[in-house]
Amino acid sequence: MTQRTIEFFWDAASPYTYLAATQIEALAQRCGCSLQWRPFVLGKAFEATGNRAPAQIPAKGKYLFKDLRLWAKHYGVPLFFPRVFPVNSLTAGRIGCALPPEQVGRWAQAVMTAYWTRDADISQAEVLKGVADAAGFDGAALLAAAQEQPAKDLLRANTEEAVERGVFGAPTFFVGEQMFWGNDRLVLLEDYLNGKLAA
Ligand SMILES: N[C@@H](CCC(=O)N[C@@H](CS)C(=O)NCC(=O)O)C(=O)O
Repeated sequence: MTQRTIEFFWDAASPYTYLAATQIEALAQRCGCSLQWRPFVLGKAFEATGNRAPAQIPAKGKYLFKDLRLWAKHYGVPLFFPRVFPVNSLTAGRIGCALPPEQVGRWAQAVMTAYWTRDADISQAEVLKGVADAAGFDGAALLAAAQEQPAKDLLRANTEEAVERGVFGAPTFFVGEQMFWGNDRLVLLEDYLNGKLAA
């Protein structure tokens, strides 16, 4: 039987994506799936679908802070709400697009951990360079590659593909054409992969 793949559309600016990123590797391993980390631009998906960030709705925004803290406690992972929020995560995404597929997850984890636990302003090139260097990449080379057309084109293509497939928010996962939106849907994703949701 061919191994199934979880496609993980991520944008480092999304706190629920950070939470999901702390869990997804273990989930994929438990289910015997491969994992494909696919950077995309959440803001563009919002624009394309007429959706908007939940924090823009005051009551939802207030609840969201509490919800995120509860999830972090539930998972036993750190979460620090960054001073710069929302943040421009375009270069972080382009770096993800400049890397070979098998290294994208390491970058995604590094950049989200820096932003969501250490208050690193990931809109800044020198901050990204430091995060990349600390994660064992060549930060200067990655920043240069992120400015090249192939990385820009891939991020745009990923975003367009995501929107075409129905993505309106983050984190979003696909197993084939089956889509799951939200960190809180990881349980459904796992049940689905374990064949528990068959009609
Ligand atoms: N309940 C979801 C919330 C996820 C969420 O609010 N994600 C934001 C980005 S951080 C989003 O895509 N919002 C779109 C929406 O609320 O429609 C979860 O647990 O992950």
